[in-house]
Amino acid sequence: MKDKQINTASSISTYTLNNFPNGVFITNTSKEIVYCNDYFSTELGWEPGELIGKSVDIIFTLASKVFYQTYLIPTLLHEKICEEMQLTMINGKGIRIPITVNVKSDNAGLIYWSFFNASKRDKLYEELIQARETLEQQAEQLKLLASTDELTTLLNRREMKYRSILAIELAARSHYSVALIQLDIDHFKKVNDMYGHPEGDRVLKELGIRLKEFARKTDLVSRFGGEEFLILLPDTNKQDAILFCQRLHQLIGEIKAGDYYTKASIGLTISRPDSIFKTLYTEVDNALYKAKESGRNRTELYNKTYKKP
Ligand SMILES: Nc1nc2c(ncn2[C@@H]2O[C@H](COP(=O)(O)OP(=O)(O)OP(=O)(O)O)[C@@H](O)[C@H]2O)c(=O)[nH]1
Repeated sequence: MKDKQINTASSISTYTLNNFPNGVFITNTSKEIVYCNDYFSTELGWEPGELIGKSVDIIFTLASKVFYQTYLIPTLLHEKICEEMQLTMINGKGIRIPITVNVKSDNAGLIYWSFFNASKRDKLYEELIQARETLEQQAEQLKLLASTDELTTLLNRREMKYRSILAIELAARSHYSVALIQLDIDHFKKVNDMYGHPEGDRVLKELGIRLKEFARKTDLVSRFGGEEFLILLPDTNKQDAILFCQRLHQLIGEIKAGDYYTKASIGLTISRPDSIFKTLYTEVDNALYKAKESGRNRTELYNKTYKKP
């Protein structure tokens, strides 16, 4: 590139500018390129001198041209400088290249551009975004594993306890009651003994799937221990909870274990304004004990006389 091509910016040492590892060019008030350094021919595939006298439009994509008119020019008029703009340039072979640009204008209306090829940085960003998405997915999976029971995919004991405490607190503040239900499959040991452990597992799994389908999204459904399931129904009164338990018996009665249909005993309690999880769990456990003691395959609503020995 010869000094004479610079016209109005003849004081610039072209030798120095041609050795910079980034692009430098100058445009005038008519948007014409009046100077560009060798970076355009060595790195961007333009013929030497090819761009001189051409509109800057030929080296930018449509979006970058719009940006030029609507943001860059007004900013330069106002502030004389514009930094770290992300534009897309088109090289001599028509390939789009992301660039980061700093631009400055002088009083004569010349605009001085310097930019670097940001392809590598964009690739790095993409890799970082990908890595972040993978980490987020893994964190999500870990969270799920930590809060669910592996066999049934219902909430596990720890998560159920945590969410129940919150749900009971919320109910007390909102002046409504929750129903706590403890369900225990009857004579489940016999299922394992007669048909094997895998059949026992299958029954637990099927019950988990059916409970999930049966419950509302706002209900908390968990496998609280071996063949014991704990369910919390928010905003539920005694009548509705009893109805729910009747339907539970029907649902359990449809699940086959070996040659027999499954049955379960259910303990039920309804919260009061001062209820806490620990008390409700003890109540429901006592009610379940009563249900087992009274012949199984039934629901018992907690009452104060029930005490597990
Ligand atoms: N297959 C299978 N069995 C389990 C699992 N967890 C607990 N059990 C079995 O569940 C059975 C529970 O037996 P018990 O506590 O005697 O109760 P039950 O036979 O259901 O009798 P009642 O509750 O009194 O009606 C035991 O045989 C446990 O081995 C599990 O994850 N898979």
